Amino acid sequence: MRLAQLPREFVGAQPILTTLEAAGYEAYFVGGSVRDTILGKPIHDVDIATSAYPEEVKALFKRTVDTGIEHGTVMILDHGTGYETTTFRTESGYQDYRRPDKVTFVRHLEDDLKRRDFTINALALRQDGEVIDLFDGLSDLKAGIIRAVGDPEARFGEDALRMMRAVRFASQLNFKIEDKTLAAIHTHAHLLSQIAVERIHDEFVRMMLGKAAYRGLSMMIQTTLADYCPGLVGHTIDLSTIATVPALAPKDEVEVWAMVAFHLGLSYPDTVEFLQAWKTANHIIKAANQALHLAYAQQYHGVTKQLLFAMTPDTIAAGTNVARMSGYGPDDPNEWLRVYNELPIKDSHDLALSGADLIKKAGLTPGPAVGETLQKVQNAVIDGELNNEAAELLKYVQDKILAKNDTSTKK
Ligand SMILES: Nc1ccn([C@@H]2O[C@H](COP(=O)(O)OP(=O)(O)OP(=O)(O)O)[C@@H](O)[C@H]2O)c(=O)n1
Repeated sequence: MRLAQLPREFVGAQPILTTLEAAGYEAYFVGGSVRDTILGKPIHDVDIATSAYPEEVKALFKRTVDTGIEHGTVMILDHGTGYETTTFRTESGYQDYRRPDKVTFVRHLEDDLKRRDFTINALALRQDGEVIDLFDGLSDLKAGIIRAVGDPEARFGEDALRMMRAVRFASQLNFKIEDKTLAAIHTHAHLLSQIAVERIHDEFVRMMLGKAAYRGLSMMIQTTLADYCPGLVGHTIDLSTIATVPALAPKDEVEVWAMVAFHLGLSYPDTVEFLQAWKTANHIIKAANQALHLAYAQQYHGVTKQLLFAMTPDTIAAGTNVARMSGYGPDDPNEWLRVYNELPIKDSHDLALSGADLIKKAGLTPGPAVGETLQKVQNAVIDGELNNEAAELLKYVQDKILAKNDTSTKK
């Protein structure tokens, strides 16, 4: 197969391949960007593989950075862009199921491609557009199949994270995992417990953001990967509740985690602990917790203006989506955002009455009563019972709150 046109990102890197080839070496585009180009998807990182050894690469280019020279990777800087260029290599060792102990540089493309995880990731692209397809990756791409290169047992034994990559690609691309590859995941699932949770985190989130997240999750359960996944240990994902979800389509990481916590039925403190165990960033934990709060409120007791006031538009959107994905309203996806936008105040500082006003103008003694009174006023404003105007608020405090307190004290 020959591509009629290369994406712009590859065109920008062509001079590097030309220089390597002119010096007598082979050079190709490899990895995910080749796969994604053939699928017609946008590409992110351009990876180059070459028969030149790292020192030979460095001798050919003026500006290089040793980004991973022990693994054969040198970054070549060209017109302000860095291109990772890696020498063809074989890998061996893998004592910890994740990183090869030994990398050997080789001169043949085939040796480099056959160490790769899946056939769809083992394609190489020549700069003239010709796709080198030594493991039938093109037919698997066309048929929508994730198939290990060579012996699946060996591929997963080398790097256990590849099992999560398989379910992630299956979900992202809406592909099926070929039978032998799936069976090998089942056999090797226990090795996932050896992998650092941070690395699994990224694959899991990307899987959940994929087109076929429900299938990815089912495959994790079916192959027992979920049982050995460090972040999920001790939790049981009930697929029967998720199966009722009309369209499992979280749109970002916050929604992914809020949805997972919702389906696991986690309380707020448990959610924080759960997400910390996954090494999730603190700002994501905070936002996911808010979104979860909203989804639970919808499920159990209804969403109040007070609750919306405590949130941001982003977390309201996320909470709405999580609740809707789980079969709980609102029917109109913009309903809660609209209610939020119509709130008379968005922040405590917007209140037309301050603690100092209460002390100076309403005669309150400094202390907890000031905060409690302000809270009551704020709630009344949020609920639309009072206009946010200083005189009206002060009158309300004097007539309704202080007068009531007086009567209750007198009783
Ligand atoms: N555990 C891994 C990780 C990567 N690779 C190989 O290295 C390439 C680049 O890996 P990476 O950039 O991590 O992933 P991509 O396949 O490029 O996918 P994406 O861009 O979606 O992350 C892969 O295509 C694959 O050939 C592998 O064999 N085994």
